[in-house]
Amino acid sequence: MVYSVKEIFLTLQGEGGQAGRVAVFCRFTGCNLWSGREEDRAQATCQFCDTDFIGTNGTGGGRFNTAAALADRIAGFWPASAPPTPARRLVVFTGGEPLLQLDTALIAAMHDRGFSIAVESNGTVLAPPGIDWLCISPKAGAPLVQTSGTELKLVYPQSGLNPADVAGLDFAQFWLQPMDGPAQAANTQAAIAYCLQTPQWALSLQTHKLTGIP
Ligand SMILES: C[S@@+](CC[C@H](N)C(=O)[O-])C[C@H]1O[C@@H](n2cnc3c(N)ncnc32)[C@H](O)[C@@H]1O
Ligand SMILES: Nc1nc2[nH]cc(C(=O)O)c2c(=O)[nH]1
Ligand code: SF4
Ligand SMILES: [Mg+2]
Repeated sequence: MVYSVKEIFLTLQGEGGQAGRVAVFCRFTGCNLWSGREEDRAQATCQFCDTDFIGTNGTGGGRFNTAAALADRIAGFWPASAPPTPARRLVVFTGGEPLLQLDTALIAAMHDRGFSIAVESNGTVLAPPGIDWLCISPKAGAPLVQTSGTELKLVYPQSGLNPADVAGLDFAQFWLQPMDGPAQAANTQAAIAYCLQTPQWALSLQTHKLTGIP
């Protein structure tokens, strides 16, 4: 398996139930719901994406021929000064769509290096076994195949996909994340109003954008 990676960076998880945790982010190239090209956005299944996932030209990006090579590169981003801790190190695989590339060999290689594995996925691809924290963010108009996980994080609002449509799925946490874009402020108020009426749902803010970190 050749892994195609846009970028790798150390930051704080900004979203969902692990917000605030230090993590190495590995952003894979490519997605099955949008080409990533602005001229294709209006025709894409997923039209609100906030991310550049084209190519391998970001910090730490590249093509990796083996799981061990990619795992070594990811592990190299963990702060060297950190003593061995009881809490495991954390990697977040995202993209693009990470489940197009993440396989059991890479999962095993990260576990061997002392990492817990979190994944951010659109849920259109079945997850391999061994993921420690699975975040699924369903998209209107896309088939939802992976219907269980740790947290369900719905970008809100989406026409054609309401929170009630996915509220019965097998997740431990349910988050509404206001859609960033021109209507971000109104979307935030709408998400707050929905949570106040439907406390199964909690508000996920993209805290990295608020603080100006990657
Ligand atoms: C860029 S996606 C990559 C992972 C995967 N393809 C997915 O969609 O879950 C990472 C997270 O950002 C969310 N996201 C993307 N664009 C957003 C936007 N404009 N506003 C809020 N969240 C957004 C996604 O729903 C997902 O939870
Ligand atoms: N800090 C930070 N947290 C994040 N959580 C999910 C992200 C993503 O793009 O998948 C993301 C991201 O891009 N940055
Ligand atoms: S599914 Fe995820 S990566 Fe793909 S276009 Fe949508 S938000 Fe972006
Ligand atoms: Mg992001």
